[in-house]
Amino acid sequence: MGYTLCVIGCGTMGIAILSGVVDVLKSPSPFPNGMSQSSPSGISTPVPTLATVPDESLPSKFTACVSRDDSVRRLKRTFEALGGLGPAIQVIAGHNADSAAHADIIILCCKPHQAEGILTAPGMVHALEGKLLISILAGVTISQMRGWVPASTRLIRAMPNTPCKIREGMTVLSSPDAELHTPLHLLAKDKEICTSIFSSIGRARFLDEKHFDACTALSGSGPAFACIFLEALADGGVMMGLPRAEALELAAQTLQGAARMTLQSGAHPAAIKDTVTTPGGCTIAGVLTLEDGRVRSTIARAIQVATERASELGQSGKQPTSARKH
Ligand SMILES: NC(=O)C1=CN([C@@H]2O[C@H](COP(=O)(O)OP(=O)(O)OC[C@H]3O[C@@H](n4cnc5c(N)ncnc54)[C@H](OP(=O)(O)O)[C@@H]3O)[C@@H](O)[C@H]2O)C=CC1
Ligand SMILES: O=C(O)[C@@H]1CCC=N1
Repeated sequence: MGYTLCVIGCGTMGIAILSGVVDVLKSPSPFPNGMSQSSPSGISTPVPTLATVPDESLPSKFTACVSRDDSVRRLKRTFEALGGLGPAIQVIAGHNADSAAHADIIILCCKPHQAEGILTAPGMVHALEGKLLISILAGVTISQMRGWVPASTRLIRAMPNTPCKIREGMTVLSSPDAELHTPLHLLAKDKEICTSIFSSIGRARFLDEKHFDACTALSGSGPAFACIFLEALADGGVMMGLPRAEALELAAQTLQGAARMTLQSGAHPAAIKDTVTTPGGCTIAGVLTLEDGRVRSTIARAIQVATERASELGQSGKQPTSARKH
């Protein structure tokens, strides 16, 4: 049968999530890129393959809400190009409450500072009564949202990342046990639905909400950090005479391979590094240069600083200048 999913604030992340889910519905192979995805040992809970995700646990109708007509035109083109159910996604500007009222589940994907205004707009209380609302907003806590939605609205927080678009996402989910407003049987059902949606477009796991800012920095922001490393690897290759396109291919496939080895074998990254570093060879020469540049602490500190910043998002008085104008 399926149900209707409404994305409020369908920008980069809304598109990534919808594109991933539409792709799953179009070609339900658990390995969309022809790559194996065997369960890791000790690193993460096994990812349910689609064989374990019943069809009815995924939405079959979609609404994408934005604020500008320009965005409607752009999104329609984007979704048409997806094929499958993509062209059937309804794209609407300026009608959040109506769209939410006609949906079964709502995913809030607007900017953190817009959440209160959008959730408390006229008509929203009625639209959200008894519904599951999933928020992917950085920094906005479940307890903050609890103050903006009706008591009957069930809340789950999610922190996905952009690779959801190609079904290689990492999503952390949280639903505090202390959510007094949600009866236990509904909470279990909501968790199942969230797991189905987000594990169909990558990996998904529940973690306590106290870890959310760190998850936001590590896996939410992580694709940007990884791409800086990827670009730097390619630049090094270009410096040594490789053509740019080939250098990028080598860098991307090498990062993907190393990451997959870590996930699939459960081996410590240092052990994988050690198998590459031939005594007296070129790898250890490069490794020592990275260590001289304090690359490890620089990367780890980036996660620390991004975590601290994530905790400020959606908190009044801590907005970026552009957000304060609205
Ligand atoms: N980008 C990322 O990698 C990640 C982002 N997040 C979180 O996801 C959220 C969205 O980020 P991102 O997708 O990058 O942001 P975008 O700016 O790409 O998307 C925001 C969307 O909200 C829409 N919007 C603005 N105002 C309204 C309104 N009043 N009603 C309905 N829609 C509206 C915009 O439409 P229009 O252009 O028409 O105004 C736009 O499509 C943020 O809270 C962020 O913290 C979480 C994980 C990763
Ligand atoms: O940079 C940000 O604030 C958002 C949250 C995680 C990724 N992008």
